[in-house]
Amino acid sequence: MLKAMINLMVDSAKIVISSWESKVERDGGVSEIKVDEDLQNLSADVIAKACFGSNYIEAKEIFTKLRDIQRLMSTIFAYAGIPGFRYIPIRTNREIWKIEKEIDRKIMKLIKQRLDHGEEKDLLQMILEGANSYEEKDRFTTNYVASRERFIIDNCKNIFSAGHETTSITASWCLMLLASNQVWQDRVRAEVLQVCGNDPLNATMLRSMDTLNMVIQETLRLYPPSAFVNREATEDININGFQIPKGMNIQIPIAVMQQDPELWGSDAHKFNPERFSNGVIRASKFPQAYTPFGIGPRVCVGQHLAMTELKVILSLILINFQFSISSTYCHSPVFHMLIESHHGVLLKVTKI
Ligand code: HEM
Repeated sequence: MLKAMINLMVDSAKIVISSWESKVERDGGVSEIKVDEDLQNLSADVIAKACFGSNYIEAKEIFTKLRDIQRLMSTIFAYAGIPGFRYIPIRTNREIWKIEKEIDRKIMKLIKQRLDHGEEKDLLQMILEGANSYEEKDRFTTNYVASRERFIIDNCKNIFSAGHETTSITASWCLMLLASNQVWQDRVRAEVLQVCGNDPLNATMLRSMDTLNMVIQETLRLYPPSAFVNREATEDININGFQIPKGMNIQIPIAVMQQDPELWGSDAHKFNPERFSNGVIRASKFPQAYTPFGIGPRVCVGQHLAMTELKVILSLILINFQFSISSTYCHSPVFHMLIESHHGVLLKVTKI
């Protein structure tokens, strides 16, 4: 399955590479490229294919709708902690509910197609199989058919929303950081060339790209796409005399924690992938200070897929292009549920 995933990632990445190549050629050897949208489409392509196999074109329409929901939710994020707020029929909530119903309908249509046309080797198949054991566990509940359907729909939506923009935004920030740090860009490119030569990418090669790994880890430290991890206290807790009552929602600010000089040293705000050279555990005072994928039993289930995808995309870009920051780039990290670039990442790109 991993081999098939890597191949589909390479195929999707090649579409972006060849469109950038054509653009550079048309522009006479140097182009200004805003990379965000291309990377977002690339990542949508990968997760849609990984999740819905041959039905990925319909699946991509679902992405667009989920993105609309994300945008709407970010406008009311400040009220998210108010109990019951999401049930109040204000305009934004009504729009969200409408889109949610459309998404549910579309996902159900895809599931029906799959059940009618037979198995494929993708995440949807795994979710459907998971739903079978879920059904058995819930056999005695009165509404198990409805809950099984919800289980499938919610899992599809979770994977879509959790696995799509997180990865493309990380790739954008990573290119921005490498464009601003030519020494690291050259170093990672040299590693990729040395590991791959002219051979097609495979899992063993990706595993041996230590410098690229460090660069991605440092990107996720400085620009973790998920700014917070949320938890609800299931019982009264006392942490160093600080009382947290049962039922309280807690937001753990990943982005703040990962740049705290007390935990990371005086260069906490600087791009220095070297800090990860002895692994995550030795990079800061406490290993828990680094949590771009969350922590504990609810840690990101897609982290290995994400790291694989990032390595595939970035290594292919690095061996094909040299890039620097455009003189018109405006640094504008902004919080829209995820930490992304408001004006986009604009690079000056030449073909190698
Ligand atoms: C760079 C990319 C990614 C980042 C930074 C990221 C980050 C996160 C974070 C912070 C959480 C919350 C964890 C917690 O509460 O402790 C999470 C959860 C999750 N992620 Fe990711 N993620 C990424 C990519 C992906 C991908 C590619 C997938 C799917 C294929 C995925 C699927 C999920 C799912 C399903 C959850 C919910 C897990 C649960 O609640 O049990 N993520 N992710």
